[in-house]
Amino acid sequence: QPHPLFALSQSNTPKPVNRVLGGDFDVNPKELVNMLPLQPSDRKRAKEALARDDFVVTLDNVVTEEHCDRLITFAKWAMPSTVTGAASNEVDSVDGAPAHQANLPKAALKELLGSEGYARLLAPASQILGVMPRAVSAFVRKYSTTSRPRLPFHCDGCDASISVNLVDGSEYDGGDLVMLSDNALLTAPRQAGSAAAHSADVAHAVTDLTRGVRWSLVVFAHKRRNWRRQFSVQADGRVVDKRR
Ligand SMILES: O=C(O)CCC(=O)C(=O)O
Ligand SMILES: [Fe+2]
Repeated sequence: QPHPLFALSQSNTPKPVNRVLGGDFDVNPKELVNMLPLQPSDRKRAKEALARDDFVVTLDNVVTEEHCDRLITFAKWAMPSTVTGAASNEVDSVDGAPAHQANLPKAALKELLGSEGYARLLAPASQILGVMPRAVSAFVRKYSTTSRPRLPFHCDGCDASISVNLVDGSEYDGGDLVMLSDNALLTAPRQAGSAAAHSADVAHAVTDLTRGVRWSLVVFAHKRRNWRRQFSVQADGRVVDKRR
């Protein structure tokens, strides 16, 4: 069984949104964006991003199969606990449930992919941003029925995000990366090594995974080099790192 916080998050999600996260994509995207549990500022971003036709780029063969396997091997080593998803007790800022992710320093990612592979990975983000990102952070994330089965809809706190599917879609059911843009609910390609890059404003989610394991490489790209110093003070006094 996954961590009880996932059931809590699901019970706090509006029914029509749970239907989409359950894999039923027959929904009016304009109605969906209004039902998502988002902060007002993020809903505004998400609505504007829904109308844009230049905020999502999908590509096949961005990462080789060999590199996909090496990224999964790294993450398995870095993520020994199947309960919390990590040696650490890191929780995800989207739903407060265990993150099930292994952070990968930029230098290690570059080393692993080679400079050509790294440039191929970053290219769609540059296309969306119109400039080369000046700061990048990355992690490998695990989805399974017993670890993290879904990631609810959210906007990211960076400028553009890239998600690479590390496992072929035939090996798992559900677990689709869905994105609200181009006036539609778009789904990312499912081939191993394929990628979807999107503006951080695009509301996106990973739908319930019901069989197998999906690993993804997630890259947050920032226009500003000093993005880490962008903290925000919440209404309740908490200081949050605006990674998302
Ligand atoms: O795992 C994915 O493909 C997407 C993850 C994501 O949206 C995030 O971590 O912010
Ligand atoms: Fe995200």
